[in-house]
Amino acid sequence: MALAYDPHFIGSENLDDDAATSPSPLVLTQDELKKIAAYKAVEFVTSGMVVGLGTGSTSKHAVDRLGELLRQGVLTDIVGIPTSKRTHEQALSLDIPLSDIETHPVLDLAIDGADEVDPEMNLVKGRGGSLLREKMIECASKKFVVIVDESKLVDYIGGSGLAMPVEIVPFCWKFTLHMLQSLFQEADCVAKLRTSSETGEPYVTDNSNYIIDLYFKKNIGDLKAAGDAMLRLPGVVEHGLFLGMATTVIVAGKLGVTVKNKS
Ligand SMILES: O=C(CO)[C@H](O)[C@H](O)COP(=O)(O)O
Repeated sequence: MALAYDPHFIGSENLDDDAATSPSPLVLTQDELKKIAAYKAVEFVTSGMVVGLGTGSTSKHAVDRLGELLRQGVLTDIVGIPTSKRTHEQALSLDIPLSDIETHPVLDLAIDGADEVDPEMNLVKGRGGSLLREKMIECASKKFVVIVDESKLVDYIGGSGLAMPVEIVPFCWKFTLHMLQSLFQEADCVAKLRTSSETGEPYVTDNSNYIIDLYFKKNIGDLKAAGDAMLRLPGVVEHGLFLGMATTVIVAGKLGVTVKNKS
């Protein structure tokens, strides 16, 4: 049951252990949790900032909110740097002034979702297909605020059993797929080319590349070594491990919102 909520709520006092017998409006959908995290992140934005605009269903809420605050005049002089064509289109429709990292090589803040977040604030990103532009823009940001609902929290990277995306060049993609799978054979990795669910054709990124999704049955261990090894493979453009990049992680869950800052 999806019920009304206050996106500004932070804390846990709206918990109800007895929700089955109580009319309390406390059961939030995953999308509502995403929205709560996104709204909280936009509170970090102040007028005059250059802001990286993430991609995905959680980031979409943050971009909507930014557009709303600009329209209301609560925020002024914002420049948005979109991390995908999709976000570019959304921001344009909201009249958010846009630029790029050639014009603004240093961003004040970037806000984006993630697919996995481990206890050290390492991330998996790219299930939405935008990992390369996201990494370029978020590396250029003084602060990188990650927004997730609690389903994205994992004990270790790869722990969700879902995909760890790697962007590769289309040329001889099967070669790169086999190299990636071999690299992680000790983690019982299965590598799959991402395809469009509509056409069955390879999914093509904003940079005209393909994506290989890696599925691990075991822990991949040293994340830095894993990332470096992937980047050494010819054909690999970028991987979805975002290590040590997040400065803040905002998690919305049924117990409320937590804001964790890099120590
Ligand atoms: O990395 C991403 C896109 O490339 C997204 O941020 C990530 O997939 C999370 O998406 P969502 O907010 O829809 O769960």
